[in-house]
Amino acid sequence: MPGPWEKVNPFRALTRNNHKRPPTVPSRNGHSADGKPCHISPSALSFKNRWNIKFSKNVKRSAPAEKEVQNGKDHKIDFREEDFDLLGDLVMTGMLARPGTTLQANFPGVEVNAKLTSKAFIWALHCLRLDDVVAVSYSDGSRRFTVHSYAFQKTRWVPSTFGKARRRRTDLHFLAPNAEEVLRWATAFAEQGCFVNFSPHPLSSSKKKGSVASAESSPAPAVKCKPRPLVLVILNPRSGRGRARKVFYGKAEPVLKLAGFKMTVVETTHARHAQELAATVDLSTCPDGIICVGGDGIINEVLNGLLNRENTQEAFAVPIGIIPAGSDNSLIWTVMGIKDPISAALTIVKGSMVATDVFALEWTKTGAQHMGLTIAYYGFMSDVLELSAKYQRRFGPLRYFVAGALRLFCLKQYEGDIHYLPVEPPESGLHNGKVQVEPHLDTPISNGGLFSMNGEIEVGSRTISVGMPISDPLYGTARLPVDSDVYSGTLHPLNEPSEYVRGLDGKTKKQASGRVSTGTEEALAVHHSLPGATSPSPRPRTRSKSRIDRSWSGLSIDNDSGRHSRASSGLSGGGGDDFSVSNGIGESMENAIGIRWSPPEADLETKAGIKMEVIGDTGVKDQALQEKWVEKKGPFLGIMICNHQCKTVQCLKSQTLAPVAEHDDGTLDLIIVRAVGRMQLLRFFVSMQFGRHIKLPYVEYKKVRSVVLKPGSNSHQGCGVDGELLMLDGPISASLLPQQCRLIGRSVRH
Ligand SMILES: Nc1ncnc2c1ncn2[C@@H]1O[C@H](COP(=O)(O)OP(=O)(O)OP(=O)(O)O)[C@@H](O)[C@H]1O
Repeated sequence: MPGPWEKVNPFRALTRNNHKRPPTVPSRNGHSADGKPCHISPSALSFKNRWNIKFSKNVKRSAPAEKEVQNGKDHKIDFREEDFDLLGDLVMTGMLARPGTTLQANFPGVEVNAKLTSKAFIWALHCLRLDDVVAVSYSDGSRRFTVHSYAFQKTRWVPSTFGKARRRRTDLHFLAPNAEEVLRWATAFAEQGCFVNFSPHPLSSSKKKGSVASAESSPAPAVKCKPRPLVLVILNPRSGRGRARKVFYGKAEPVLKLAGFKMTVVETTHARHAQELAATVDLSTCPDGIICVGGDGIINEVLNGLLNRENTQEAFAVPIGIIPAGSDNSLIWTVMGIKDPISAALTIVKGSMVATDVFALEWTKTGAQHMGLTIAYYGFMSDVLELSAKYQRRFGPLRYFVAGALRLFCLKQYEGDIHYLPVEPPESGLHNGKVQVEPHLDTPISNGGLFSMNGEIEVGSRTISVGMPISDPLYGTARLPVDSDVYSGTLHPLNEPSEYVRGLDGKTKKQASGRVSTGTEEALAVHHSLPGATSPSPRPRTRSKSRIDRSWSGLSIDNDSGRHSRASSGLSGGGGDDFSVSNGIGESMENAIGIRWSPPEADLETKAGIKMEVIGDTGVKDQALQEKWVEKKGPFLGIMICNHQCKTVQCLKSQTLAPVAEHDDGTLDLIIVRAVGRMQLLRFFVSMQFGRHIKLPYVEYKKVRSVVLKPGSNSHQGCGVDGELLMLDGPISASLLPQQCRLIGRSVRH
């Protein structure tokens, strides 16, 4: 998706007549050089240390700029917003020339001033975001180096109104004054996380051809960059009408190779092959992750394979990369806003992580579990999924529409009961954000090393900043009352709303209350135990609510540090410095402010007065908990349990199935469609394109902790999980796992 940089600095260097076209640098009157209004604030161009941007004489100027030049003045843009940090910090400057094309190979080009910042590479009036730079190549002893990038570009011959910007590879060659300068540039790029390809000098290798050239004799690269990531690629050749191979080998693989990835590619030969692979592969051969090429189904198989391993802790630490090549690719589209394979490969290359909730379906009769990342559904949609399998080859991504139309034609109703544990509005404000400590807490906060500082702690009116701010307006302020025995691990959430939450406007408050629950409720959450895990997770699942993407790069790691962080964080599922909502009060607090929490699990349960045992209808014996469960009786048309917004690539951009869901908010979103006629069902799907379906009178939308579904004996027994059809045999329950899994990449929306 083109970011602001494309608007400010369209990739002029790539056009042959770039000298004729001025960049869209905003003038003082807020218009670009060609007179069109600028889409970006002029201040966006400023560095922290304030730059003056001057137009050279042969550049076409906007009217006021031209006047000033006629008066003998240079047109200066002086931006004084010191805080604006679009270009990041200056890393290196120097003079570089752009060598001529192959026709004028000997023409050295004109030297221009070039700058590398923490966010962009700028030369003359051109700018390239570092997010688009994959690697830099240089040869030993040569003055030349090449920047390999995949920036968005429009097709030149298509009018801009129609053409869509696509990522295309561009190799930009530069000549530095000498070889040492090339080394400096390469080192600077490596420090900014770009991979550096080094090749020995061509002449030195040709000289050695005749002689006995040993590997040791070839010069070692002088630039140290991140190590080559080792990954396993699982490719489903059947995905998306069989286009996965073309997508991977044609688009994603070149990007990954350029970034130095060492890949073992395995193509699946049958359904569930990916699951078998993920369950049996030696994880030390792919420490940097498993990349799935296909649709949501293949990711689901890999996830289930990993989580069925003996050592689930180790399995959770393996990040999953996604190259979208399936029919739908709802997970990567919703969570990261990416739908093209090159952007997906780029985000994998950059190596950030997104922590995502994982839900588990458990078959009450057998105790079998199946994990999912996107959606579980029963009713009309699972019936459509079953039928659509017949049309995969013939219709590809359209098979769901064909099967949907057929099922609509002979519409059925689905009998059954559903029980769910709703998420209630927060009372205590014991949520992510600042932690308030009453003024007379005079024990030094850091004393005893009980706080590993990750946020802000408020002591009365004073706010002590303790490292990374984790406050979130939607989640308000957590309160740590004085009588809370932090040190022994006992917390009593206050029942009044926090200052932070009270200060919010009504709409935000509403949103906040819809998304989170009280600390007490956290303790009520029902958890599935993982196969292989002896007790509920020793570490809480982390909670990040896009704040991973939005506010700090706590999970951003390069491949080097990624390995390290995995080793150290173990099961934390993507950053132990995050927030937990599902493992009980103590654990929530632990993650919110990094308190080292050590009471035994049983202690927490007693404090909350909860002892959970799996029995009966709702699966829970405790009386207090039983009372909170809500029961709905069928018939229904559909029941959908969503882990995120569930956007669909095939539909409109505004389409969302669960509009207020977040992939990491520690809750599930339940949608129940009551038994209605064809027209109402059609209305549901049409309204869904605009996210308005939840307002329909026959639709119920709830944020829930757990769901138990009992299908009617004569009803359809299929259930869909992330596009996989599973058979029900009696009741099933759904709830979130205590840990989150990690997806490689980051949201492009932030
Ligand atoms: N070689 C294979 N032959 C037949 N089926 C396969 C093979 N490999 C994987 N499968 C099955 O294909 C199913 C669909 O895969 P996938 O989800 O990747 O593609 P898709 O259905 O086109 O995409 P989406 O799920 O996004 O709609 C998976 O459930 C998997 O079990």
